[in-house]
Amino acid sequence: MTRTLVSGGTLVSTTGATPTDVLIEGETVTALLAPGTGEEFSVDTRIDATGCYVLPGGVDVHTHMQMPFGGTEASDTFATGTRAAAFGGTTTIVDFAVQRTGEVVEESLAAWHAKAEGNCAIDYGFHVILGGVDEDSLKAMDSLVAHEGISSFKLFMAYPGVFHSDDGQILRAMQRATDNGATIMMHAENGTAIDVLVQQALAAGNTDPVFHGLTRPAALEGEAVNRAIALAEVAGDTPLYVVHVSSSPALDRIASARSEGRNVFAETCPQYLYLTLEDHLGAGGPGSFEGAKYACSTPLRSKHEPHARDLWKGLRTDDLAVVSTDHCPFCFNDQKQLGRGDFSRIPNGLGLVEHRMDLVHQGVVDGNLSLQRWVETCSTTPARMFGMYPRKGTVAPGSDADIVIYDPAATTTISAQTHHMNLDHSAFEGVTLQGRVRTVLSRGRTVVDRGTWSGREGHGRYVRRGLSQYLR
Ligand SMILES: NC(=O)NCCC(=O)O
Ligand SMILES: [Zn+2]
Ligand SMILES: [Zn+2]
Repeated sequence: MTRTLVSGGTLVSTTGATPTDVLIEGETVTALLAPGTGEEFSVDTRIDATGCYVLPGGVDVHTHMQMPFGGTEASDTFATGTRAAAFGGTTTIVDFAVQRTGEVVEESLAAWHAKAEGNCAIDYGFHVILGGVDEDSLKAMDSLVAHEGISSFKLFMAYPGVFHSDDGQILRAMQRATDNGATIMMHAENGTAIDVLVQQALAAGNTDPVFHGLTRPAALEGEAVNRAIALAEVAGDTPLYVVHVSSSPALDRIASARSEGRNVFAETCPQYLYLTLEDHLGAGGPGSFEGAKYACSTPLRSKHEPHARDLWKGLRTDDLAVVSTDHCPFCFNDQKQLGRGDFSRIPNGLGLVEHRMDLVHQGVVDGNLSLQRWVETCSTTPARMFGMYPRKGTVAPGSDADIVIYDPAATTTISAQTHHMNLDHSAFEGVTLQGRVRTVLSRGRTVVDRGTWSGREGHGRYVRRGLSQYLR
């Protein structure tokens, strides 16, 4: 079994930052050692982490590799997307297997396994999107939890006619989850009301990308979050995890439920912390299509309201427990063009799987978040929330040796010319961030070192997940 020693670095965890050497045997961390004491061990490889942070590999629990959506398919495959993730310091993703109405859940899951197996550069798990809640899919939930390592199911209050579930369906799925222990992930936007606003905007000739955001007001995110929380309460305090929270009204309702001790959890994504409706979705002004690059749902919010400030605060207080990316990339030169002349046809999604660790680290540099919270929101809590801890989300004896060596003194400049995602543009083009991923280990194997790839397609293994380890 090969032995690797990571020495000279500062181990960052949820509890602090301490100079520590890390001993790895094979795929597993076997010891944390006082600085310098690791030199006594005979090892095959020594990695000098002097001046760097050593942290558990990032865990991104919201990605959509090659997902069919909006008349096309997300442009990253499991091969390209997981490689890009690794370049950015993420060593585990949890993607979504999609059951569409009428499909057999187990068959949908098998189809997603077939897409991923043998192609991933890092470890991966699946949630299941339930596009059709009926007797069969409800039964399938039980067997997926018990036998397939799937412990979370995503439902949509948005996208009528595509993924939308009505309140009765949501309640039934939540009741089932209360019984089998699963977490319900919720895309919380009032889709039927949004559809009315969309039709009205188009009828008035308002077709630019900015209307994607203007027809999805924050109040309709807040309303849907409120309804989801009420339904989860009625269903018996089902663990509820609200995805891609983008606005203050949504966060307020989450915070209020949490203050009552409810099993309500939430994530936000980097785009909502940095990008805005006016400057990005509205880029180029009237008549411009540039903003299509930034069309995602929930949408970017107005810079004239304190959404981003509130989201950072939510991350500090744990009302937002996780930062994920909702990585769902579509190329501008062809895929996003589907919505030219009709914003409602722009494929929804941004490609960010490569930049989450750096973008949240910038929040540490800017004083918005502590170093420990960076690791907690990007690695430890997502691993716990979705039943992968302590195998993932920590550097400790017995855990998988998924490790990032991060240089806080270096910088990263984001560009489509240099990123590794299969995407012809970047939402953060030209932005320079403080901090840089130097070396990434996935289960003990160095996959990235100083920008050079040494990983392998198929190295990534399926992670069978347990129930949430983050309940209140
Ligand atoms: N979020 C988004 O715009 N695209 C991906 C699908 C989803 O998460 O709703
Ligand atoms: Zn969603
Ligand atoms: Zn998503």
